Amino acid sequence: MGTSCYVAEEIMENALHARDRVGVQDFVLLEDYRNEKSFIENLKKRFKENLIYTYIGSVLVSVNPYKDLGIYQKEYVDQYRNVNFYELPPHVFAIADTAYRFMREECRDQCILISGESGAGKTEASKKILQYLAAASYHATQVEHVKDKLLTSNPVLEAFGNAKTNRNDNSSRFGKYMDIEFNFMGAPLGGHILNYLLEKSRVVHQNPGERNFHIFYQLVMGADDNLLQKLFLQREPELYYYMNQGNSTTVYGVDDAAQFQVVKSALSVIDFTEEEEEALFMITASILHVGNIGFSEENGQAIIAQEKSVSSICKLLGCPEDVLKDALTHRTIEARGDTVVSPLNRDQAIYARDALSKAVYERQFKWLVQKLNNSLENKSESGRRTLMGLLDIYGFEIFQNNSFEQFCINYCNEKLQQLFIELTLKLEQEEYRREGIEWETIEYFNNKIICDLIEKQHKGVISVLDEECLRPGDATDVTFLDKLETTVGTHPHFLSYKVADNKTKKSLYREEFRLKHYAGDVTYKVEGFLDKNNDLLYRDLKKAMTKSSNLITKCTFPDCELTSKKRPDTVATQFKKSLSQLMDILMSKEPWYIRCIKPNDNKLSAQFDDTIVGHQVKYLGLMENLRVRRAGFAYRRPYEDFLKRYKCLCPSTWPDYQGNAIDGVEKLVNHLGYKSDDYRMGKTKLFIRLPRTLFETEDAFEQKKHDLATIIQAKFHGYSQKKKFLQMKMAATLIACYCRRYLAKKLLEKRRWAVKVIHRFIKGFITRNEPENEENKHFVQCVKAEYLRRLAQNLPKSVLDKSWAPAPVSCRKASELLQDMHRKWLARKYCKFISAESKAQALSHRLKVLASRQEICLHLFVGRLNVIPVNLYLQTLPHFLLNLWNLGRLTRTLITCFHLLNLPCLPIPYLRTLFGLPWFFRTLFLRGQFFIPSLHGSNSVLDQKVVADDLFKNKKQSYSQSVPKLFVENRL
Ligand SMILES: Nc1ncnc2c1ncn2[C@@H]1O[C@H](COP(=O)(O)OP(=O)(O)OP(=O)(O)O)[C@@H](O)[C@H]1O
Repeated sequence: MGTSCYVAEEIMENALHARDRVGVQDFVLLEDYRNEKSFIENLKKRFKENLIYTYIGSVLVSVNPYKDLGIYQKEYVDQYRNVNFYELPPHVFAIADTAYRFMREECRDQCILISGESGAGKTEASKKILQYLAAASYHATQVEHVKDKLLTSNPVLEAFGNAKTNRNDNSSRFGKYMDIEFNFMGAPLGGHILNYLLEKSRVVHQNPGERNFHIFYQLVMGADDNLLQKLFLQREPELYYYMNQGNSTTVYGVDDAAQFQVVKSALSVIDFTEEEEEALFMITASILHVGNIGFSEENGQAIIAQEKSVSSICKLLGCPEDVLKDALTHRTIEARGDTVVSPLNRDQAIYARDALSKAVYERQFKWLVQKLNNSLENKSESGRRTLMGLLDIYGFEIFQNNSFEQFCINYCNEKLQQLFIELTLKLEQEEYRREGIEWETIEYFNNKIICDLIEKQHKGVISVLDEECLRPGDATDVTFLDKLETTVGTHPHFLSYKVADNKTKKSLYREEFRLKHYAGDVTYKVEGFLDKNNDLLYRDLKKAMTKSSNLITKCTFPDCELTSKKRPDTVATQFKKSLSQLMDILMSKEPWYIRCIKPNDNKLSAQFDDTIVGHQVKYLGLMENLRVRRAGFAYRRPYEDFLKRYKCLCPSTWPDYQGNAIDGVEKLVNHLGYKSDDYRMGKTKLFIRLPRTLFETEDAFEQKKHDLATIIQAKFHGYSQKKKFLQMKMAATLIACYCRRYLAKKLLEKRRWAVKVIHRFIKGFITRNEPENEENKHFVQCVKAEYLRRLAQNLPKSVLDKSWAPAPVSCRKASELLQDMHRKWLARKYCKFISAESKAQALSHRLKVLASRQEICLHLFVGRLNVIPVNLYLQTLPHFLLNLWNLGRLTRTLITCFHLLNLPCLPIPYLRTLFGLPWFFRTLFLRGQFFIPSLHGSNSVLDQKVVADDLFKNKKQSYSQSVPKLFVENRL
């Protein structure tokens, strides 16, 4: 077992290396795994060969290729479906497939966390995962619609939430977490999207080379003339202030007009009505018009320069023009019950205008996400559901000028790093300790200290910022910085001009502070922090919006907002709360990581910048991740679970192991041939070092499943056949039962009939001597037939034999007649054999005595009428005539005999002989004698035949053949 296992291991190892065409496809196999350079070198080698994916255990590292590699088509989906993680080269589909299968098989919620800096390929990766899940998950007509919605939600969200930045032409300007809901069969049922911190400042301001959100350009370029006219827009993006600040209204390779059509059709898929669609475009257009409201200033008071724009806005949003105009140039302040209306100067009016645009756009975006969620909501199925989460959130940002937005984004990344540490590093090490597993502690930087610096109650940056925003008096960005220095100035991860040492001071301005993030130092300009955090929209503008008749604005600016006395949370606090909720969501799921890396800052496909990549490797914590992987165990399972799942792989644990689960697992791993270094037995769990070991076990389990399925199938087949057989047997028994019953019935009938026959026979026997009646008729007939049969067998053989079978009473008369007849026949027969000479002598002698012995002559005549020589006729005529009369009497006797015996008719040969006579004799005879008894009186045809045959079997010859022959001979 050991040797073969070792050989198999070798083969597997070789296969793995063979698959690593370039470098290693899993950093765990990297020789010099502590060296960052060799890590980057491996990435670079693979990138140059278009191998953009590499694993660190189960973490996928992806390098943006900036070109289409043709590795996401259907063939790839099919190739990666249901294939173990390490079987094929690393791919985003492999992560998606593994997470999907874990979710289905273990019924545990999963989440895929995609991180990386802007332009690293997070959104693309999340789209590929969605594409994979849609293609590989359960197919049925009812879920195709859900899949369509999930996929089409993307272009809509991208249109309203993405923009061209200097680092990414399609940069997501919001964080997105999407939950996809699956049923127990793995069919998607719906989804839910959570959005985080939309970069709304982009609505009113874009850096050179950048653009506003895509939807503005798509609408202006893609809407048909009618729609444009309705929206009071012109097909020239440069005409609109909110679109032209970056001097980059078009993006190379992007067709905004075509994209607009995609968005329009996507809106219809996600259940947008025409009115909603129109309302959405009206708001978008109105924001462009708001941007074009210019202000002049007179006596410190702002005056609207572009009245036309205001009227367009009012027509589009359906709000009163005067109310909006007033709101744009005045501010109502309520203090201690008094209401004071003060005019705004130009700057304040511009601020109010931009605040209005940002608020309207942000609320519209939130409404859009809500609408998407309504459309994606699973309304059909309840029951067991599992979730697959997809987090595509902004990566770490370090710019030249970093402001409030970068502060929030980097805070979010600190939180995600915390989660990573919690889930992979800290929990892991704590678990080893708990389980008593020998473990080399890995040193890693726990960024909790930075998270605390930012979010700690009363002592964190956000608390200080909120305090400054909410406190009465003249709070400014500078006072905020002062307060910050006072509160967190001594924190090791905080620096500002005031608290920094002389050397560091040189790299800082007075209005800046620096945070030492886990990914690197970032210097933030405090300018705008308070305003952005306050996110103030003057009450007058809110009021104007509540009067809007646009169905979306009406929803997003409810009247209750005006009456509510509660001050809304600041932006930072809202963000902090939503991040904390997000962490809870992610902590409750099994995480999978995709770490995206941008190879260069120029969006070029063939450029791999070691420094840029090195920086990302560092801040993504990949080296620490690798070290933990190498030192730790890839997989752990409570003994009970492991045994339950794989017990079928070992004869001693299958079908049930009676002892301790730990002993069972020990037997199991020994049977599977695990090497001592491959696993560790903890107190409650089994730890497996390399994923490969687990995958081999899983492969064996899959194989066994087939075997078990075959056994189950055979058993089931046997069971169903047995059931069928029993059914057939039952049917056969039933049929046999019916048959037996039928036969028994038949037998009974037969017996009844037999009883009847016997009864009749006995009755017949008792009354046999009585005249024939209904009761004895049958018996007598039988007796007659029997008598005739007996008689036929015992007839006297010679004239000298005087014996005669004794006849029963019913046949007595017939018997006498027959005996007489038979005696005569014997005599005639005897005469037949007398020679001609003897005959002649006897004849002459006889003729002499003929007259006196008339009786004998008659007998002779009866048998031999036709043998008397012709010359004697004349001499004996008188006697002859007399004898002829006697023949008639004989015939009559015979007929009477037949009649008594119930025989059908005269024997034919006899008749034939009779009819051979000259006509006058015949006539004479027939006149007096002709009588044939009816057939109906006979016993049966058979009886008649037997009787006839027996009686006349010897006569046939004599009557039909011998007699004419003799007659002729004698005549001659
Ligand atoms: N796997 C890939 N294959 C081909 N091109 C890719 C891939 N991933 C990313 N790209 C290219 O890189 C661009 C930027 O990718 P993406 O928008 O996904 O980055 P991001 O990390 O989401 O950025 P941001 O945080 O700004 O949204 C894409 O528009 C695409 O052109």
